[in-house]
Amino acid sequence: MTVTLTDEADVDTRGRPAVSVSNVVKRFGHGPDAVVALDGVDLIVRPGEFVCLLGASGCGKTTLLNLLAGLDRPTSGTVTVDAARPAVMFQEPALMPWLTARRNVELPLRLAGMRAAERRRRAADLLELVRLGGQGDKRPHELSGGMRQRVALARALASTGHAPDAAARQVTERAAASSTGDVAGLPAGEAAAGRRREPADGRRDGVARRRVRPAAAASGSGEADATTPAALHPPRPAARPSPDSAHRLLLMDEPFGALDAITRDVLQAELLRVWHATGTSVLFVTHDVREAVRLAQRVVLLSSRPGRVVQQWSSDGGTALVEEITDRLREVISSHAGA
Ligand SMILES: Nc1ncnc2c1ncn2[C@@H]1O[C@H](COP(=O)(O)OP(=O)(O)OP(=O)(O)O)[C@@H](O)[C@H]1O
Repeated sequence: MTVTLTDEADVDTRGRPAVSVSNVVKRFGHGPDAVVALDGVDLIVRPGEFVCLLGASGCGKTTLLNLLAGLDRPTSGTVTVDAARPAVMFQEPALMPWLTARRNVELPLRLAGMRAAERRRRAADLLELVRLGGQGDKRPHELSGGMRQRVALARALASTGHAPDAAARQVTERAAASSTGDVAGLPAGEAAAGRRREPADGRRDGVARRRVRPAAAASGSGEADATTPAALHPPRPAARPSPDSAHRLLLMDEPFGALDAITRDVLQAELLRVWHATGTSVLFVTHDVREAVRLAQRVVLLSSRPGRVVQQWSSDGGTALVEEITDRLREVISSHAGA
């Protein structure tokens, strides 16, 4: 079943969004040479939700991710992130070559001031979670490209403050023991039921809610024609989070783009398993429609530059949806080419 999300009245208001982007405009430079990368973007990611942001090259996907990561500021509009420390993962794993895999994962924990014994334990758990339990003492050059991205994923989870809890470990262990289903690790009964996690309704102590204000006064140029994020009726099973995972956010910018097709396929499955085990909110940027449909609960399509949300779909992972979105993407690209 494919559900196209277009109606503001459907917005699920339960729980505070993990990400809220409202009428965001991002312009680089000034005057006639200015590049308008984003023009009136509205987007919501709910706690524990997996959203893929899809669009043609240059439509502003990375720009939007940078705003969410706090690496840049919008020209106008509002960006609100309900996470203590959003973690960002890029196409390149960007590991420290002189550190072992374990020490790379420990790095954000060390920077956060965690004691040595505790960070060693957490790093070991996280490496186990990404199935690199026996590889912690290897340096990046001793690992394959896919393994390096797994280390980068473990490090990203560490920097969100994630520590696999008992429930997450159980799911991971079940995943290791079972190879059935599209989403390994979810008990078959739960996967079949497509059970949906209720959004968190409370705020965890110490969790910052970052609201990014524009660098300059609002220009008023952002047209409010974006499709407003709407209700999610996922036919796909939702994540099984630990109690405070609602405040963890992973921002992923084409993390598997540089990998070969087979490794990419394996890592997509691994990412779904880890998402199910941790319940972390994920915003994943890609230009690959198949990847978006496979991974996401919701696929959000941006127009060609300047980027704005043109359509959203609840994803069932099916090929019919791949075709529907590909057709729409073609339309979007050709309408831009003719503009
Ligand atoms: N710092 C900058 N200064 C000037 N222009 C920029 C800057 N960063 C991005 N842009 C421009 O903004 C537009 C959007 O860029 P962005 O990298 O966000 O696109 P993208 O959708 O991520 O592209 P791709 O899929 O190819 O990575 C592009 O036209 C780009 O040239």
